Amino acid sequence: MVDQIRNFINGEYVDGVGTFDDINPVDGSLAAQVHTADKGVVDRAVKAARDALNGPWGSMSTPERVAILRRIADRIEERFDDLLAAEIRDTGKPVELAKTLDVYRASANFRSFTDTAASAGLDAFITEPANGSNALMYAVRKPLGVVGVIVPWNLPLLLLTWKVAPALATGNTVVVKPSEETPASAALLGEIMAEAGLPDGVYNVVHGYGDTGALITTHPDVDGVTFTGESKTGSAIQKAVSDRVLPVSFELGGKNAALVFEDANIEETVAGLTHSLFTNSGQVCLCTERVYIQRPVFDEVVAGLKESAQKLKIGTPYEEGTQFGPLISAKHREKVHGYARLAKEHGAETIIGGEIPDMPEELAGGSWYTPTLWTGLEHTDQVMREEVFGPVAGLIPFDTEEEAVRMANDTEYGLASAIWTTNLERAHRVAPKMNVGLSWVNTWYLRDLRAPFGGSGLSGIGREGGVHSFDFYTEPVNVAIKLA
Ligand SMILES: NC(=O)C1=CN([C@@H]2O[C@H](COP(=O)(O)OP(=O)(O)OC[C@H]3O[C@@H](n4cnc5c(N)ncnc54)[C@H](O)[C@@H]3O)[C@@H](O)[C@H]2O)C=CC1
Ligand SMILES: O=C(O)/C=C/C=C(\O)C(=O)O
Repeated sequence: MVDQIRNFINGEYVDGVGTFDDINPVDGSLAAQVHTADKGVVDRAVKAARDALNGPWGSMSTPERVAILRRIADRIEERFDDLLAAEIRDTGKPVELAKTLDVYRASANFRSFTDTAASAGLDAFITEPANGSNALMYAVRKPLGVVGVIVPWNLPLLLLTWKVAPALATGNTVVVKPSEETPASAALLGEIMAEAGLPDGVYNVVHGYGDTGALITTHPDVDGVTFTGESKTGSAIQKAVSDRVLPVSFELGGKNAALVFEDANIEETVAGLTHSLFTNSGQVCLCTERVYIQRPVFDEVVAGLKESAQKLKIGTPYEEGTQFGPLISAKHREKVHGYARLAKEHGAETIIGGEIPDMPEELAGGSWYTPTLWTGLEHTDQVMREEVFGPVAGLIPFDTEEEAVRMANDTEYGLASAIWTTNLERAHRVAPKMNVGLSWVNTWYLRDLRAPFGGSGLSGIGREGGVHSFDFYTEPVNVAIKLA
């Protein structure tokens, strides 16, 4: 009997209209059948969210809400292994990665935003106009309302909780649509929310493809949309909400650059780059896909990267020492491989990879791909400009700091960059020049959940993290009281 993954509405699992297949990317086997939400199901989810907002959840005090959210974090930790299994079956990622990144972050997200909500103050002013009167002004934050949460497949539980935790911490209710590729952890979270005592209707999940997502973004009773995924989808969502002028928060794609200066510690740089190029098989919006290397150390860095990429252990999630899993789907592998074909046509030299690896027969149906590095591409080449979202990167030499900064910033995206140098002055000079939301120096993906996270241009709208998330999930009401 194949597992059934149902929609979660008003505290209950609910059938959809027909099902679609959830495929395990490790071997192409059927992981589960997923119940599709049509308009009727989405309407029920939005109504449940609205009723919960108008009901007990909406009238709860912050300490009461905080207590429930802390129990959710506890319960996520108690059900860690179940969430881990769900996440791995949907994504095929290595167990160590899923443990230390995905599932770890689910409870960490709840803890961090709960702490922020518990300690948040108010913006307040004593206003003293020239006529000698004075007034007290303070801004209270009201929840946005029913929030549509639409998330992708690369870090399913991490990205979902990164949005749901601050939404709930600020008193909203949510209708979540996980990716059609990775519905399991979002569905299981419904059970966990109920076990933690979250009132029915606060957390709702509907399953389906983009058309189900569009039913949320065009729903007349949704008050805002938060989305992580491809830039083109962000653009479609922006159009969908434009008539109602809904607030949106978007974390979109990237074509992230790394700059390696001749004074970098090469061993540490190669290790750091290996991490930034190949984590989650390159399927993180923050992953590096363009590496600019100062000419005197170009050959050494390329050789170092080739060696470390060769050493990455490709394997199944639970196999001892696996560092590199499959891509999410055969369709996505076709997209990534298409860029490898294009790179070759455009004259690239393939340093390593660019191919579908030979895997044992039982894994031949999986979406495996090799870590891939190219040299010889022009900085302006299509492959160096478009987000591939796979374990691939182009390596390009540069001569001067100005040239490196210019090339790194010559992109429509603006998400993340990493500078590798031992020159502190240079680090301070170059880091703020990067046109990105996240500018790392001698590291990559170093996170503090209170810090602003997000990008500009095609990489997104707004910042999330700590109180920055609260700016999206709340509407301030400025109260002005004349005192004298
Ligand atoms: N963070 C990022 O930068 C990500 C980028 N990608 C890139 O996007 C490509 C496509 O992957 P997808 O999973 O299809 O990403 P996507 O952006 O199409 O999908 C993300 C989520 O949005 C939903 N969605 C799609 N169209 C929608 C619409 N019109 N209205 C509302 N919701 C909609 C999807 O069902 C999914 O839940 C990948 O090949 C990859 O290159 C994928 C995932 C994350
Ligand atoms: O919040 C994080 O740590 C990671 C975010 C990653 C994405 O937004 C992405 O890969 O899409």
